[in-house]
Amino acid sequence: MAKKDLLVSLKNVGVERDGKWLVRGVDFEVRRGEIVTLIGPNGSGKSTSVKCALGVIDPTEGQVNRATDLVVSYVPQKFNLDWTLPLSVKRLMNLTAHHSHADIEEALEQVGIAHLADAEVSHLSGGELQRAQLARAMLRKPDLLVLDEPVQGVDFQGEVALYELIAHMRDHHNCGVLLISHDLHVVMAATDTVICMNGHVCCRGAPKQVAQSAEYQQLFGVRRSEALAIYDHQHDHTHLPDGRVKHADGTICEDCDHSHGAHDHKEHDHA
Ligand SMILES: Nc1ncnc2c1ncn2[C@@H]1O[C@H](COP(=O)(O)OP(=O)(O)OP(=O)(O)O)[C@@H](O)[C@H]1O
Repeated sequence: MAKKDLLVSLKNVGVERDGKWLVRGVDFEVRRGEIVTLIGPNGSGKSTSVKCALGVIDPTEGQVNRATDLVVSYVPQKFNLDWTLPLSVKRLMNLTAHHSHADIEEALEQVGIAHLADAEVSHLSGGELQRAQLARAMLRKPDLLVLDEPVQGVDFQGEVALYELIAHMRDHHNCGVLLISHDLHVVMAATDTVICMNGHVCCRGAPKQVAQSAEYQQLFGVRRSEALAIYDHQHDHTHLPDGRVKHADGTICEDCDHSHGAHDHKEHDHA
């Protein structure tokens, strides 16, 4: 796999635990310069798929390929920190690796919190903390940046700004980005591919430019609406009440995949 091109790919990946498939039939890839977003409800297998992509867990079936010497920065969903310990933003940057003062300054500058270098991490707002984590992730100069729910604890405006920032990081560092979000409605316009999960890959596609609806533009402003995209959530199949699946071409099968009869959908529903 050429490092400059394909960073990671999953082919028909499945993870089984205690006789139950947590995810199955997961296929996606992330290339340098590309932003791929996994969306889906809680428990739909987004984190499990990302763990496979990163090699944290081995898939029970299927294949995962990573570029040689791939440098990954992972920003987790939860930031476990002892909030009683004094820790400045600057020190947070050097918590697990040593970076020069100049590099730290530049990283904080890039995420717009250079003025908070000496601030206590426990005093940061949700958005500022996300930016600090992003700065810390970028200091590793990753080929692949992985962000789990990057907008948690951030208000809508902050969310838009954070997505814009992630796209900027992608452009500036020419890395690939893998995002996890449970939000089905708001994904950034810069996302190249949205993978919608529900125990398997339901559907995928490029997010459309935000709906040109007057209400939306009124609510978020034209600039905001330009920065956002609504993923047009069209499934290519419908789950019938009796458990069978009707495909877009009208054929009715026992499962979602025309060509893949072994897929078991009893573990989840598509409501
Ligand atoms: N090691 C494990 N053993 C058994 N079940 C697990 C294990 N890890 C995850 N699961 C289950 O697998 C399912 C998928 O979990 P996963 O964390 O991948 O979902 P997710 O889409 O990332 O969810 P969320 O949006 O809530 O973070 C869940 O039902 C979870 O309880």
